[in-house]
Amino acid sequence: MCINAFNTSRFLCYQVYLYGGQVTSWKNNSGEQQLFLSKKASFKPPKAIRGGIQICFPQLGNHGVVEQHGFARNRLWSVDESPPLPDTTSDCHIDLILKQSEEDMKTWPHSYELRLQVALSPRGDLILTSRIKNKNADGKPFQFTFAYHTYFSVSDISEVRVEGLDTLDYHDNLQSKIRCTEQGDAVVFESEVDRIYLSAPPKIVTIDHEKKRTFVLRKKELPDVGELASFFFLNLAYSILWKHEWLLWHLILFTSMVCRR
Ligand SMILES: O=P(O)(O)OC[C@H]1O[C@@H](O)[C@H](O)[C@@H](O)[C@@H]1O
Repeated sequence: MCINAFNTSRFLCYQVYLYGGQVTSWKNNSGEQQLFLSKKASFKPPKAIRGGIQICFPQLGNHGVVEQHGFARNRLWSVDESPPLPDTTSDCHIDLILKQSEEDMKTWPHSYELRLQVALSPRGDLILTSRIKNKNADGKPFQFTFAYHTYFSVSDISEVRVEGLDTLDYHDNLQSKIRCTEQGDAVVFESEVDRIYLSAPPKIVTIDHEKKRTFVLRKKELPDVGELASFFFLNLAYSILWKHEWLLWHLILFTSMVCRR
């Protein structure tokens, strides 16, 4: 099942699947699609939907005991009827929730409530806010990683540059995760790229020269950024969560037609 959100002009502005709690479509105010979704995407288990914005939880990649990028992207989320998230100024928002299942407890034995709010600002920004609460009855803390695994729709990858990551250290997944330092003033894609940049700034800009389009990504409480050729990008949080504690983090995506070279 998916939920379609329309803006006041009745344009479809975004679409969210309960499967994976995944945004699969986001259009700007001119009705242009901003996210990549594979034509071969499957919308049911066991595969995650290839495209849009995947939610990686409780683990990113294969650094842990559960499957690659965690199980949240392969689970059916529910509509959150009583969201405790702060009021948004958007009148176009959807609140979802994921809780532990008996099956998942076998590999990751923790009780939690993971909430996701997807909202659209009046000017068309897509705003994702997540909040997690430790509900372990025995009071044990748990450790997790989280990522918004975003697939942006771009033209030819050789026409794309990413700004905001210069001078940062990164782990190169194509070279056994060795630590390197970014030397260029922007990241460009001449061959395969698969990296995690550490302590990235809150604003990162992706410029698509061919489509004459700029994506601006703003993040809060998400320290690192992943960079991949071809269309994805992700934002990571790593944390240990203590009993009754909760964490909140945001991702704001803004797109414009201004193109700088
Ligand atoms: O095929 P998956 O599990 O969705 O992962 C896609 C990509 O996810 C990225 O986070 C990894 O760094 C890549 O190595 C991987 O190819």
